[in-house]
Amino acid sequence: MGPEDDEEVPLALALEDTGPSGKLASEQDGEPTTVPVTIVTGFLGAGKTTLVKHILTANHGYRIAVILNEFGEDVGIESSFVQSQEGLQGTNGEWVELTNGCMCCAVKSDFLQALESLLERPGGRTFDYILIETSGLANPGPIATALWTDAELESRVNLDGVVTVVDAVNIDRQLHEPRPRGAVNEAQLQVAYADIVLLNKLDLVDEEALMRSEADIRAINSGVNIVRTSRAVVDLGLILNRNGYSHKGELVLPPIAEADDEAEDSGHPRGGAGVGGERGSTAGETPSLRRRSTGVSCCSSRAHSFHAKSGAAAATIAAAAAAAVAACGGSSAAGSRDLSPAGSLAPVSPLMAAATAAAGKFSRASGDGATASPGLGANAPEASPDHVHDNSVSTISLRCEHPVDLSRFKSWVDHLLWDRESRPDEIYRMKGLLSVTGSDKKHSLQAVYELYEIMPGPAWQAGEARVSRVVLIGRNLRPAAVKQSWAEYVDAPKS
Ligand SMILES: Nc1nc2c(ncn2[C@@H]2O[C@H](COP(=O)(O)OP(=O)(O)OP(=O)(O)O)[C@@H](O)[C@H]2O)c(=O)[nH]1
Repeated sequence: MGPEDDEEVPLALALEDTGPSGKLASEQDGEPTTVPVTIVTGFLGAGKTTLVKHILTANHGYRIAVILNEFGEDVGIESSFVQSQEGLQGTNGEWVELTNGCMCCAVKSDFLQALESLLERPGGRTFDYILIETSGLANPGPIATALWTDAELESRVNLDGVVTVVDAVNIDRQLHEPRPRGAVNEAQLQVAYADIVLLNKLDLVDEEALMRSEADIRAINSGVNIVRTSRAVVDLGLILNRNGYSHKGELVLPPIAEADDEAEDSGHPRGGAGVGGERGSTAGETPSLRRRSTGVSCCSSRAHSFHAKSGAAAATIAAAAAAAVAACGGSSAAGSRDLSPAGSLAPVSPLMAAATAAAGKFSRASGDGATASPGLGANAPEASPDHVHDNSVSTISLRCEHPVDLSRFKSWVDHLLWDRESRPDEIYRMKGLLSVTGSDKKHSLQAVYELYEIMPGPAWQAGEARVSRVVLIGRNLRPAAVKQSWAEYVDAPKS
């Protein structure tokens, strides 16, 4: 960001050349240059930031801008740490951070504005590729759709692909977790919308678990390319500049299209990947037969609406995505593994939005009776009942103004994550930036479910406020109890 213009959206790294082929796809076609956008999504802690770091430090030649949407109040904790890490200085610059929680619920107001400012940067573009890292609780559908259909944007950007990072350790519980009535299961949607899935954390699971995860993923998105990764290290040729949503490309619609209207009628999608055994149509049918011309809104009425170009296809594809989600979530009693085998849906790429709405219908049909409310969507004042997050998911932010004792801090984390007994809360994710007694280095806390690590990082800069900050994200969190334990273990007055 130039100091002269506070309104400018900051950029990420500045590299010298064009992409691996020397040209971006649109340039190769002799068209006006549009900027490819890759959406990096995945559930909390799956490894999205790890992937972004891998991309930013790789030798690909792109000049990349990153739009980052962290969940809730954890904004800034990770990015401030990441950006000062070794290997990233001087390359990643500043990232565009969206600060109002859920990107998918604020498509128009924040995300598109950030993108527009980025594109309208005075002095011209200093990047030729955009990465969007969604929050771990985002539905990527509205974001993908906005990029595909927004009249303002479409001539300047092209959705290149949706990369979903999956946590091989935790994907089972994430996909099968029962949700309150009406609430979407973000992990399912993230898999449903993927063009490529990185099955990450290979180092932490055995072959059998990996194969189970792959079957679960394929039960949702049968045609998706799954690449196994550790630390999200992947051949970037598989995920960048794929031109997967080219306007000129033939849109391949999934055969599930026939289920669309029935799904609407019955209030929930049918013909999922084998659960219940009914399919709306058979492979090989001409999917375009069932195209409709309805516009579909996403989570907010303020969000874009579909334009004629792709709305019909989107609605059809959405039904397939929702049906695919139903294939997994339809048997969503915790621990259930009643998933159908691969191959029950045709490749669902390019996926479009509106799965959200259809999946919402599915969720209402299969939910456990709790009342839905905007929940995380509270950041989206106009959230539609067709797209609500699970409002039992929340964040707790904690802060300590003096350096923390590392061993007491670890005891606190042990207590929170491991002394579970019959506690009703479930902690999905913890992130922290710590000032530790006796150390000049920033320490980071990363926890994903029960696993955690605390790592020393770069030194605190002169004049930097050495405040420790920790954010918890989880379900049924008990703020009073957590704050009390924080006070006892970490922020206790010095004796
Ligand atoms: N063992 C292991 N740890 C990993 C791997 N990939 C990422 N991690 C760790 O998992 C934790 C979460 O990784 P992130 O990249 O921050 O995950 P994220 O998806 O960006 O998390 P959110 O932004 O909170 O949703 C960090 O501690 C990473 O170092 C992996 O392949 N193996």
